[in-house]
Amino acid sequence: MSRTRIKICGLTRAQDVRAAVQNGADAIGFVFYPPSPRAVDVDRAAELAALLPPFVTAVGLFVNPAPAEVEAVLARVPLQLLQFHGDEREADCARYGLPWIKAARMRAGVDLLEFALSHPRARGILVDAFVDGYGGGGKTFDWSLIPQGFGRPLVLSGGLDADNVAEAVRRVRPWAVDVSSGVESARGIKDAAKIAAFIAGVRDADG
Ligand SMILES: O=C(O)c1ccccc1NCC(=O)[C@H](O)[C@H](O)COP(=O)(O)O
Repeated sequence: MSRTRIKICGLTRAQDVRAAVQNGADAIGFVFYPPSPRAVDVDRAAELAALLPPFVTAVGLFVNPAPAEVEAVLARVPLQLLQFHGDEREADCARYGLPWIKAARMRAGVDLLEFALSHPRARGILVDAFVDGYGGGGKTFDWSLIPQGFGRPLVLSGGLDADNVAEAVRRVRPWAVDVSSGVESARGIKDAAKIAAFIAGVRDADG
């Protein structure tokens, strides 16, 4: 059984990037959505992305960005993956020639699954609890609502933490898990011990 990949999202500080990398994170998410307390500007993202060693993926998160906004980020930040949380359409995303993950929408508590368009270049679908805001809500949802045979790598997200991630991995067997709130001491401030415990929980479930 291949190991579950791990994305730590919403990093804003160098020490948090180092903690995530040293504990074995496979991807680091940078939020380019100014209303988020986890948002970084291009300069800070460039500094943080420069800390990433080979084989750790830099992911850029956007919500209905203007094309020029994404292009300005890509000109300075070596992102390998784009993650969109708005209602972007294929044409909006195809322009960048980068694989991207389209965040799917799942309203916790209501069995409404709006799986986003499966663009041929989409490298996966991030299924996330969409309770309030655009993500980073720290809310779980009923994992049994996720359809079987999704046909595309699934990134499980939404309210994960060190206490529930092993169960989530064992039940869903996603390609990857994605966490933000669950490894924080405050929004945008990651906690190295929580990162370590979260990653240990994933490894425990992987066996
Ligand atoms: O995290 C944010 O603040 C955010 C803002 C705007 C768009 C997306 C955002 N996060 C999306 C993520 O990929 C989060 O990691 C995901 O929603 C899980 O968040 P959490 O439930 O806090 O672990």
